[in-house]
Amino acid sequence: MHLKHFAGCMFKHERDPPPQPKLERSSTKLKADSPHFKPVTMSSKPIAADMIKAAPFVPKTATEAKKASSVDDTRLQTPTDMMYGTGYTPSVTNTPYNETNYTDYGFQGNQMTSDFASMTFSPSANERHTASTTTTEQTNQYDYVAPTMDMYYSQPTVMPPQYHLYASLPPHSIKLASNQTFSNGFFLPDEFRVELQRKCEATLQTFADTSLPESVGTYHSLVPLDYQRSKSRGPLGATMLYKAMSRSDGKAYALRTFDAQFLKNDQGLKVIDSWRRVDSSSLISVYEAFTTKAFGNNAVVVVYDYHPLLQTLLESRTGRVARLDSTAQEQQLWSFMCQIALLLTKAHAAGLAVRAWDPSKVLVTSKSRIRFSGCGLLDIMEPSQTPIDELQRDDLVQMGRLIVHLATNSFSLADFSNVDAVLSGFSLEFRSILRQLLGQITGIDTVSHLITALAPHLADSLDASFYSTDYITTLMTRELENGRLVRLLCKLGFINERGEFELDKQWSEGGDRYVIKLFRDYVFHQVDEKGAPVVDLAHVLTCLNKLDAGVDEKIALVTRDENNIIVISYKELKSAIDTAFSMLTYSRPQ
Ligand SMILES: Nc1ncnc2c1ncn2[C@@H]1O[C@H](COP(=O)(O)OP(=O)(O)OP(=O)(O)O)[C@@H](O)[C@H]1O
Repeated sequence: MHLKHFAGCMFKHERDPPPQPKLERSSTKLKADSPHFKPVTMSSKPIAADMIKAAPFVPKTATEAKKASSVDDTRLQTPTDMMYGTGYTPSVTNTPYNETNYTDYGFQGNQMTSDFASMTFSPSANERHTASTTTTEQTNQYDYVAPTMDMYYSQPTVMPPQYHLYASLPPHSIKLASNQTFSNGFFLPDEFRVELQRKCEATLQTFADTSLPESVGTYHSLVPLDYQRSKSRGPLGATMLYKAMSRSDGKAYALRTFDAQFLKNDQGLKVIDSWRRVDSSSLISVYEAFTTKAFGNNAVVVVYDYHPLLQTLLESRTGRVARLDSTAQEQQLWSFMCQIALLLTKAHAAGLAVRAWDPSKVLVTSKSRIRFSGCGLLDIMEPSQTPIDELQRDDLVQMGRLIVHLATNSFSLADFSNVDAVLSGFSLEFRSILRQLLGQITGIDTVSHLITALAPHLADSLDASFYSTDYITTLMTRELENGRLVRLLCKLGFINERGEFELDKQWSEGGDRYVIKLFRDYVFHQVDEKGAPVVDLAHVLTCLNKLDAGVDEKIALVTRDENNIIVISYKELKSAIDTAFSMLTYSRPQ
């Protein structure tokens, strides 16, 4: 019989909590004559059902009564929806835990608790629901679940993971009350999460190719990123690109290799030291360059940051791409120009020139974000005798050409003398800047001239970047709470059910740690009036948040033999858990 777990859930939603007794640490057992002692009546019927009758929900206001009387058929959904946030959990939620104060955590009690409350739809886990169900036959939604189904983890029998499991499902048009929310509102948006997961997966990808060296310097687990293994000489010579993991820091890097015969002199690799010091958000960072015989021949390796799943500018502009209208395209190109200007500012100030302007060496790392990936390569392979200020002026011309190519969506244009005619759909200002970059009219000779000319657009870019940061910060805040709860769960996992403490007095009835055990039952091991396990994510989140906040609210924990009830506040529980955990971390076997 499941009675032993019932009691925890029976008292948890009492609308008027009993007067708050001070927990006697020396004796956690309450005596039978204590005002807080509530004997559990053994009954042949499920106890929770008794409790529902004994303590029906009495609406206090007309709104509450109206809410309570509306039977919400959306509650009949599988718990899988609830766990993974794909479904909605609107239900009658008219008793927010407004006595709770979460101020320390940046959210106010009512708002937070009503959000959590809206996730609650377990009929037995929350007596508030019973008002609507006492008049109708209660339906146990968990009847819909195969008993062997693991709601928390799908069975990953195939790789890659099945991302469709995370997609939000229709219907999307459910109208929620202001105090309700979808459970997926607590987590990252699906597309964003899938994108990050795909990137993580690509970063960890391995490749079983025995022809590749096991390690190259401190890098191992090579995966070719360039699938044209037998390539003709590209714009920067015949180079090969690999993803590899570093033995020194465990991170992924991109290794570009080429035959050492292209290394013009021994000093060639030194230029990478200068590029390493260029710190620009528009640059794929360069780390080091070395020679190796790991590939059989004598090869040069230049190490860059690895950015998973990105496209080159060339790839992003060829094939079936959605064409932007000229206004949107111009806006995007202004943003590209600003990003390039930022790189040129840093590179030119360091006495370097970019030189690598081929669109296959410009990477699109996210929407409208570009980074240059070939910096330093030409300096090694084709060191130039041309004075640096000329090379830097040439950077501006190359920049103008790249933008014209992008604006015309063609990389074959060779004659730039008639930019005005070719770009007739673009603004006068845009065409004028391009002509200045190309040297057809005076105005932009150095990067500082460029920055001045771009000033209004740099301000737009800065604004857009602030908005984007705000958005990302908001998304992070959602996951922040989840990380906090995972740490709390880990703590509880470390503490509970430790074999070595089985005979320890502190863990037995009357011991300090006993309440932790009971709390675990209260949070996770409740059963409903039919004896079915209650798998209510909202209840778990609510309890854990209150525990983490250490609020003064009291709950009644019932011993497994159902002979005793311990009334204890979350604050006291938190302190008991902290003490138990610190005992674990400091106790070492003699
Ligand atoms: N730093 C990087 N991190 C992750 N992927 C990259 C990185 N640099 C390039 N790539 C990807 O690797 C692929 C090959 O790049 P690569 O520069 O070798 O192109 P390519 O056109 O073959 O050039 P080349 O002919 O000069 O070798 C591209 O699809 C690009 O998206």
